[in-house]
Amino acid sequence: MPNSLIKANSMQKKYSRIFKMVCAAALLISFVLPLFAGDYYMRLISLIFIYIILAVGYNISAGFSGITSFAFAAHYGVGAYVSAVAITRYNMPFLVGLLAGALASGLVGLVVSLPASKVKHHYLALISIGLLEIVQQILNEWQWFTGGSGGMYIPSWDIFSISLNNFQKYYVIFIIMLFCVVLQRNLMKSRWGRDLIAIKNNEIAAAGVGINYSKYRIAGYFLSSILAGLAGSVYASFSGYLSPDTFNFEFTVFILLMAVVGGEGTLSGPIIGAVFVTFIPMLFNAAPDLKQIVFGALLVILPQVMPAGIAGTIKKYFKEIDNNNYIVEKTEGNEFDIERNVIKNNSEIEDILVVKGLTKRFGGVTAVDGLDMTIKRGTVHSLIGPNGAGKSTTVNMITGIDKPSEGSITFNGKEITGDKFFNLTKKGLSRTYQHVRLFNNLSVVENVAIGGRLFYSYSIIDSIFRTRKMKKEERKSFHEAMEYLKIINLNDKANYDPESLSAGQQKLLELARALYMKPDLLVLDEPCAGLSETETMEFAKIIHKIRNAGISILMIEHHMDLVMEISDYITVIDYGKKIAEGDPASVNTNPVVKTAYLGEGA
Ligand SMILES: Nc1ncnc2c1ncn2[C@@H]1O[C@H](COP(=O)(O)OP(=O)(O)OP(=O)(O)O)[C@@H](O)[C@H]1O
Repeated sequence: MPNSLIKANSMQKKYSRIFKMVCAAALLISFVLPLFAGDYYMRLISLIFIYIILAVGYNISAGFSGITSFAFAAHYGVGAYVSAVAITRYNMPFLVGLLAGALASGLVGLVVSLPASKVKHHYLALISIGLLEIVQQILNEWQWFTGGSGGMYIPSWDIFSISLNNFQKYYVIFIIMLFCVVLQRNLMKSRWGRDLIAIKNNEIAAAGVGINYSKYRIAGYFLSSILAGLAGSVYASFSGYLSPDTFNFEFTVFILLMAVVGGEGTLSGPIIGAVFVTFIPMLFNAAPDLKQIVFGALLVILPQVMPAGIAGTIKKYFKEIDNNNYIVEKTEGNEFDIERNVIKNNSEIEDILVVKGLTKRFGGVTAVDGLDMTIKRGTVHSLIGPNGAGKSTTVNMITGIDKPSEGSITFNGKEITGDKFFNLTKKGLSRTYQHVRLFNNLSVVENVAIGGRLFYSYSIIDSIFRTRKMKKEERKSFHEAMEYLKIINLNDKANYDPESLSAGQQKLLELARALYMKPDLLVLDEPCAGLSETETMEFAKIIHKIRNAGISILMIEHHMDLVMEISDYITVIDYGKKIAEGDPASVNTNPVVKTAYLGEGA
C-alpha cells in the first residue's frame, strides 16, 4: 500500500502558512532595511540581532533544556571582554576574537555546570548568581585586563584587513544571527534537541530512554554559554566601547524578560522577545528610572497572564507544536509485525532476571524485605500484592531508579545491582510507569521516536547542518515510530499533543515508546490503571503479541482478571516479603494469598 503524509489539521496548516509568510517578510525587511534606513535605525536593528543571538542561547538553556541560570549577563560579558582583549591587546583578527570570546564563555559555562550537575539542577540557578557577582568584580577590579570601571575601547572591525563601515557591519551581524537562529531550529528538530526537551519535561522518563541527563545538561549549558559569549563578542566590536556596568543584574533582568515576553522553549520566542524588549525602554526615554520598575513589574505579571509568552500563546491558539510532521509517514495495509521488529537476544540464559535478597529501606520503613524472584525468558511474570506491598519499589530497584539497600539483581547473566537507569535501557530493559511519564512538549510520534534514539548514530554536527545521514536516519526513525503507533492504533494522532489523548491512550503511547527500545525485558507498572474495560482487553491482546514476539514481561497490575488471564507466573508480596508464587491457578487458590491480598478467609 502506498504511504501518505499525515495531514496537519487546518488550524496547524493556517499557522504554518502565516508563520512562513511572517518569516519571509521579516527576512526581506531585514535584508533591504540598510538601503532605506539611516544610521540610527541600522544600529538599532543590529543591536536587536545581537540580542536575538543572546536570547537563542538563553532559550536553549532555559527554554528547551530546563536549565535555569541568571548568569547570562556574565557569559555575555566574558565573551565581550575576551574578544576585546584578544583583538586590542593581542592583535588577533576580528573573527578569531569572536571565536575566542565565544569559547571563553563556553569554558566558564562548563566550569559552572560541571559541579551543578552533581547536585540538584536548580542549584545551578544559585551558582549562576555567584558567577555573575564574580564576573562583575573581575570586570571592575582587574584593571590591566579590562580597563576597570573606566572601560575599554575596541578599534573598528577589520575582516581580512578590510575595515567595515556600519552598512557592512549590519550584514555581518545579520548573517551571524541567522546562523544562530537556524542552528537553534535544526538542533531542536533533531534527536539531540528532543533529548534536551525530554530532560526538561521528565528527567526519569528521559533516563528511561537512555539519556544521561547530567551530561546532556552540561552539554546544553555549554552550547548556550557559547552563544551568549558570541553575542557578547559581536557586541564588543559593534559598540566599540565596553563598560562593566553593562553586564550587571539589570541586564540579567533584560535577558529574562526577552524569554518571558517571547515565550520560552519556542523557536520564534527569542526573536519576538528581543524585538519587544529592545523597544520597551524607548517608551521611557523621558523617565529612565521608570524602566527598571516596568521591567520588574512585567517579570511579575507576564508569567501569570501569559505564561507561554507571545510565541507560545499564538502556537497554543493554533494548536501547533514544533514537530517533525514533514517526515511523518502513515503506513497502511499490513498489520505491524512485532516479531519482525524486535531485536532477538541470542542469549541462552533461561533465567532472564534473577533477584536475590532484594531489600529497600526508606528511613524506618522497609518497603521491600529480602525478596527472591526469578523471571524466565519469554514469559509474562506478574508481581502482585495489596497497596503499599512494595511492588513499585521492587521494579524501581530492578530498573535502576532506586538503589537497593541489600541484595542483588542479575539480568541476562550479568549483575546489574545499582546500575544507573539510563545504562540499563542500553542493556535491554525498558519500562512504563504507574503514573504516565510522557514528554508533553513533543508530539505523539516524537514520543515514540525518542524510544529508538539508541539505534541512530548521527552526530550533533549532522543535526546542525541537517546532513543526508541525519535526514535518512530521522526518516527511518519516524517511519518506524509510526509502525509502533499502529500497534496501539494511534497512527492517525501522530502530530497531536500527548496531553490531548485520553488517559488510556497515554498509557498505550508509553508502551509504544518502551517497545521501540526493543527490550529483552519489558517492565509494566500498572499498565491498565485508567483504561476502560474495552481498552484493557485490547491491552491484553497486545501483551500476548509482545510475549509471542519473544519479549519477557514483568508486570505489576491490580486488575486481577487480566493478571490471571495473561500471566505465565505470578509472585505475590505483602509488606515487602514474598508470600506466594506459582502459576495463575495455584496463586488464585492459595489461602495465604486470599487472606492477605484478596481479603478472604483462608
Ligand atoms: N520514596 C519513599 N520514601 C519513603 N517511603 C516510601 C518511598 N517509596 C515508597 N515508600 C513506602 O514503601 C512502601 C511500599 O511502597 P510501594 O509504592 O512500593 O508499594 P506498592 O505495592 O507499589 O503500592 P501501590 O499498589 O499502592 O502502588 C509504602 O509503605 C510506601 O509508603
